[in-house]
Amino acid sequence: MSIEKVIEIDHISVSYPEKKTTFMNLRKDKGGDYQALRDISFDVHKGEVLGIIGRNGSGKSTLLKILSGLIEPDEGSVRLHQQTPVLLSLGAGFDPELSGIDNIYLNGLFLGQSKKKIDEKLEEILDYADIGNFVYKPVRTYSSGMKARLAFSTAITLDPDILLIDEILGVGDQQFKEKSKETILEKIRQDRTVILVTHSAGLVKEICERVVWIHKGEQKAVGSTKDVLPQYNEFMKAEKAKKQQ
Ligand SMILES: Nc1ncnc2c1ncn2[C@@H]1O[C@H](COP(=O)(O)OP(=O)(O)OP(=O)(O)O)[C@@H](O)[C@H]1O
Repeated sequence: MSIEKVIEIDHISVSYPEKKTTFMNLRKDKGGDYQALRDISFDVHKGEVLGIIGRNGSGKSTLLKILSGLIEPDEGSVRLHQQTPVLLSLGAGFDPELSGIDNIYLNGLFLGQSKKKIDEKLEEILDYADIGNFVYKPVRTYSSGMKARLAFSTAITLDPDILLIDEILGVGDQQFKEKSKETILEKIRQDRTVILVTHSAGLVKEICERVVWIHKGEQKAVGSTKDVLPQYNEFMKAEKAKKQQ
C-alpha cells in the first residue's frame, strides 16, 4: 500500500441547524444547533480501502457528504489531492419518476461525464446492473436491491479515482454482493481508492485495510482494521448487553 495521501481531513466539525430525528442522546451546542461531527482528523491513502464504522446516527453519512463536497464543514478543512470523490449511496441522485436509463444519464451528467461518454458506456452499465427490462420503468418501481445494482454499476463504470460507498454493498442479493465486492477489489488493484461506510463488521474485516470509528460524532479510533475492529466489536457487544438489561 502506498502512503501517498489523496485526502487530508483536518479537525472538521459540522452542525445542522436542527436535528432531523428525535434521539434520546441529543448533542447540542450552546446555540442549539445539532453537532453531527466534532473535531475529526484523518488521512486517506492512495489505493487503500478505508472503512468508516459506527452505530446508527454516529455521523458516517455526514462525513461522506463532506468528502464528496455536498456539504461544507463549519470548522476545519478537507484537502483533496485528486479529483473530487464520487459518492455512491442508495438512490442518491435518482429521480424516482424517471426510468433507469434516464437516471443513468442524469447521474452520469451529475458526475461530470459527457453525454457521449455515457452513450459509450451505456451497454456496459446495463450489462453490469443486469436488471432486464426494468431499465425502461420508473425507478420508484424498483426494489432496493435493483436500485443498488443500478447505482453501483453507473458509478463504477464511470471509473472515478476515489469512490465513496454508503451502505450500498449491504443491499441486494448474495450474487450481486459478491460481484460488487470483486469489482471493488479489482479497482483497488488498479490503485483506485475506496471509502466504505458499512454496518457489516465482516465486510470491513474482509476488504478494509484501515478503519475510522465514529461514535456520537466523535472520532473514537483510527487505525489498522486488526487493531480497531476488535475494539468496536467489543463496544457493540457491551452496548447490546446494556440494552438487554
Ligand atoms: N440534514 C440533516 N439535518 C439535521 N440532522 C441531520 C441531517 N442529516 C443527519 N442528521 C443527524 O445527524 C446525525 C448523524 O447522521 P448521519 O446520517 O451522518 O449518521 P450515520 O452514522 O450515517 O447513521 P446511519 O448509520 O443510521 O445511516 C444523526 O443524528 C442525524 O439524525
